[in-house]
Amino acid sequence: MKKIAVLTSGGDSPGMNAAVRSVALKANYHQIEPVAVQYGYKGLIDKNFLPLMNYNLGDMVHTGGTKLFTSRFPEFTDQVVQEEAVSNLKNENIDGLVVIGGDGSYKGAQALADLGFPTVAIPGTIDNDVGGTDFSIGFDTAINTAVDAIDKIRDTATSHERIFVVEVMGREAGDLAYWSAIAAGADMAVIPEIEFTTEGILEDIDNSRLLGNKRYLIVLSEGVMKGYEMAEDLSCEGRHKVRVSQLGHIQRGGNPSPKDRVIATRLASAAVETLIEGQSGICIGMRNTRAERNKISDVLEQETNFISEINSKRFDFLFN
Ligand SMILES: Nc1ncnc2c1ncn2[C@@H]1O[C@H](COP(=O)(O)OP(=O)(O)OP(=O)(O)O)[C@@H](O)[C@H]1O
Ligand SMILES: O=P(O)(O)OC[C@H]1O[C@](O)(CO)[C@@H](O)[C@@H]1O
Ligand SMILES: [Mg+2]
Repeated sequence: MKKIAVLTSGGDSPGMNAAVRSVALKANYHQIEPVAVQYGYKGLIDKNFLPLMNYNLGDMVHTGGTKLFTSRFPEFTDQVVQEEAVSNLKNENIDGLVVIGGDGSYKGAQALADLGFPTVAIPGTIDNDVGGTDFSIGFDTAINTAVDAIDKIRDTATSHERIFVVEVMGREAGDLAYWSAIAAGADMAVIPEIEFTTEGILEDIDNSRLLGNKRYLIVLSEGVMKGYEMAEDLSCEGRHKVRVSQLGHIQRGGNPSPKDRVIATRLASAAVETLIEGQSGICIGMRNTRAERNKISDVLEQETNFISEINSKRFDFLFN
């Protein structure tokens, strides 16, 4: 193996740069030339290839966003486009590819592997909705950001004895909402994986008031509904005044937490080793503190850990 390329795809996540740096250093250590592909899968078609050793690798590990840029490139679902990508990779004499991204990016990686191009993926998304890993790169930083914001909202909510709906990201997955609700001591988490009723929340608000708690914090996952829609539903024609805060893209930015930096470094290093061993169609995840290899095709079929944990109802005592 003489040349390995790396790309970041889908939504950026804190720690992607740490992963890219680790690919570069690990490849270089094995006398393999690392290549950067800019703008995700789109860069494979636009031939955005650059020598990765030209990047300032010494100042990368702590930075947010992705220095390789990223894109959402729906055209990549087309096999003709995928074949063009493989042909462009081969013309650059690239022998293997590391993909850093979420569940959508994993599908792109699988497609390249199916076409016979050696491809390995690692999980980079704040959503934590990828199987085969306990945590995706960026999730820890995003929870920290969300909890920091919710703690601040709590101060003003308590001072004014208000009901707040805090809408957090996560697409169809409730991980970010649930983890941040637990960590911030919210009164309610509303996530796609658990059914809820407006009446149930209103009853809980009443019970909470009877217990002397006039402030009520709801952490709502974007996958359920919009924050302002929930506020409308809970207002009971003006009986409750409900404030809304949509945390939005603040959750995707910022310097990665040390945990995300370390996970990113380890997974990317393992991805290069996997390519060197001649394997393809593999994703590397973090399982019980160890880097674990799985087939991407298996992982795309699996439930994530979070869904199994939610189904075990272990946290029912916190939220109803
Ligand atoms: N079925 C598919 N086949 C081939 N490529 C795909 C497929 N689905 C997604 N992709 C590619 O992966 C890219 C990223 O996917 P997506 O936008 O779902 O983000 P993601 O990787 O899941 O990250 P995040 O959810 O954190 O934003 C898509 O824009 C597309 O280029
Ligand atoms: O980049 P966009 O289109 O704003 O995407 C937002 C989506 O991306 C994510 O931030 C994941 O990257 C989701 O949580 C969110 O639904
Ligand atoms: Mg995704």
